[in-house]
Amino acid sequence: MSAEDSLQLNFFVGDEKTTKRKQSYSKKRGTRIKQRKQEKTVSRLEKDKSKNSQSEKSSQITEEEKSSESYRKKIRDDSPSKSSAGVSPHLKRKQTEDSTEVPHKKERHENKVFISSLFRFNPEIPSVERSVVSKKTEEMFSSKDFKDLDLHPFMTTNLEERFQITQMTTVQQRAIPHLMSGRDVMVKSQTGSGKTLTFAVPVVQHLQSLTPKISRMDGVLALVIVPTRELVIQCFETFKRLVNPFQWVVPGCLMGGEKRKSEKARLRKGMNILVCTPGRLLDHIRNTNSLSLSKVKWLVLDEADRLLDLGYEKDVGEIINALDTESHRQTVLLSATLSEGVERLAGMSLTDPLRIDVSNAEEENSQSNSESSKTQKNENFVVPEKLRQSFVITPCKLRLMTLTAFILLKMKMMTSPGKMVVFLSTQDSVEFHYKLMKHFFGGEEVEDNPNLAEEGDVDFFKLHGEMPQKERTKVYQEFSSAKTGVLFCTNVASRGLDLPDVRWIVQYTTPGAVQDYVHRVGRTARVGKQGHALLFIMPAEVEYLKSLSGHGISMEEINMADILKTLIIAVQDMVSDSDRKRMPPKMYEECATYIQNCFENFVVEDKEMSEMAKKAFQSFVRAYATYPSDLKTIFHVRNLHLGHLAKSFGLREAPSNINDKRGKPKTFSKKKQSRRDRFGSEKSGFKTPSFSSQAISEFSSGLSSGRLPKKKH
Ligand SMILES: Nc1ncnc2c1ncn2[C@@H]1O[C@H](COP(=O)(O)OP(=O)(O)OP(=O)(O)O)[C@@H](O)[C@H]1O
Repeated sequence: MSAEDSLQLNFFVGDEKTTKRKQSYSKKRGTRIKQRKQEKTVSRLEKDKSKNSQSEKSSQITEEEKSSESYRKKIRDDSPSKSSAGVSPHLKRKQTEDSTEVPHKKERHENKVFISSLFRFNPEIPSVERSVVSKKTEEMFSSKDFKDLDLHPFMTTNLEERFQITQMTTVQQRAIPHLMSGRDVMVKSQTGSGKTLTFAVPVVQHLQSLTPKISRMDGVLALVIVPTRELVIQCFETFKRLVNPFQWVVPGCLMGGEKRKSEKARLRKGMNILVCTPGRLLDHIRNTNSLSLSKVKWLVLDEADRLLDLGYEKDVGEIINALDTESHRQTVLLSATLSEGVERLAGMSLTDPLRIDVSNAEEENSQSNSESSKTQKNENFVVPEKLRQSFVITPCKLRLMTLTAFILLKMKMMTSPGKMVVFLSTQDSVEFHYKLMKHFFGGEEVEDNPNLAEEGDVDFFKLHGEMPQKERTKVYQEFSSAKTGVLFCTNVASRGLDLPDVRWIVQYTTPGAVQDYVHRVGRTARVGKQGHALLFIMPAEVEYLKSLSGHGISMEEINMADILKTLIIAVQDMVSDSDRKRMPPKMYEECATYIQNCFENFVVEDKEMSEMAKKAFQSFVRAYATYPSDLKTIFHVRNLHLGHLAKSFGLREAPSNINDKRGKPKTFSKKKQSRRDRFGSEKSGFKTPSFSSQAISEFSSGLSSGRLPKKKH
């Protein structure tokens, strides 16, 4: 844990560093009053500290903090919910059967609508025992340098100068010599271990060495197929840098969302290394005469299992059939997770392949009968050694507040905040959370001049498959080069993306397949760097943790209350003057309620936001219904409390009202309403699309308009 991370919770107790930070935080807004209020809040909290009980749960934020006196003080200070002792008198008066009950909002704030308490009627947070996990590990770096390979000297100099790379990673050391000797290889190696250079270096080494020298008019000699457009860009960029000393080798790319006409023109000019998504390539194979694949000497299928997940198996088969079977061709399949389907793909496209699994010391021929050559159901996956994984159990109603608190904790209350990627289940959900967070914490937009952005504001980004390609590329590039910020995204960013210096991966919705979990968390802790991951789960979903630990994934629990306490500081920025004059919220339950109200007011008052929230809610439910059948017992729509879920989208109406076109709330008997809350209404429009249609639209190609049919890229 960095020193900076350990700052986070000390923030509440008023040590010297904390006080300074709080002061500057407030100054940024130019609100001296707020600062005084904060100081008051802290001192009030300090007065109460000895009376409160200590939080029982461990918190991963926190090993260091737990050992520090200030942390222990904080836990005591900020845990009024555990006991009525220490609760300030005005709250004590209000407490009834539920010690976490907060005063009626009408008394404290100026809300016109009654809003049920965030902290009442939530399912209990189950205690989760830490299971013993047998972890698989992989050594990241080898003892060999690129210089030890028989590469062109310009290649090694280029790697040193442009990539700042001399030493090979283990996967590179094990696979590159075989690839240079002409073998077909299947490679399995952890995320962020340098698989791109594992195939790119031998491809460029080979093409630059051909005599007579190749020219762009020789056409496509190496074909690299990847599942998403961002990966096309990333891989193409790597090739561009790699061929720099060998200008006669020309890389190019094709991907959905780009203009076909300009792609055709580029194909006519000729390119030797072609990086593409399968759908768009197939489109050109069918419709572009100038594209010839008859000379292809290298076929690379990166993220091979993903290519199959997306239903591309038939497309990839068609592409392989379009290649000339007579000429010798080398094929490489790579992924951090190789599924059973990949074996089929291997059978289709590889000749006498070598299987390299970096977690196994031995290389194997694919025909080997050994157990490790078969994909096992309970296979242990390897995650980066320096990745610290954690989970937080959050009742549905409190999800939005916990996410908000976590973002603010990591982005506003750190001296150097770093970058965070938040995975959500649907595009609508990305749109909603992006707009909401930007509105409250993103500050004013200052066109083309980020330097004018107010200090303390958070930079938010969004990425999903329905965005226009231009915007997708812009966001990908901006977030890549940003020093700090939060990217809200769907699974479209889960595979292969090498976004520098991402410190936190937050999975706000569980990914389903464990493979997806592994790829998502793999966007951090790359090439031996430190990284953190946080998984949100609801109380009814805790069984999922067993499923993860069954695959060798070990996690620590972060206490939700510890995260929510961030709001005590954050709320200072949000309270209106009138609320400040009365009594500012000062315990985390109050603060969460206050901020939730602010969000709900915004959703109610802003028509566009209101629509977005409804769409996000509906799409969440639809996506929830598409978990694979083996996880249905854990993630079943009927386990969702739709009323609580609505709150997590800032909606006050019961979900049964959401699709009421007349906009008038429908009223139902209590019993009926509760049933509708749990099961939804048949008329509510929560139709369950198939898993594949969800996934495909996420990775849409942009070739067709509107919602995309199957398999286009
Ligand atoms: N030998 C090396 N030494 C240091 N950095 C390296 C080395 N090889 C590659 N890298 C860098 O490591 C980062 C991750 O590489 P890459 O994206 O190829 O990983 P990957 O194994 O394909 O990950 P994923 O499975 O997530 O797609 C890149 O920034 C790359 O430049």
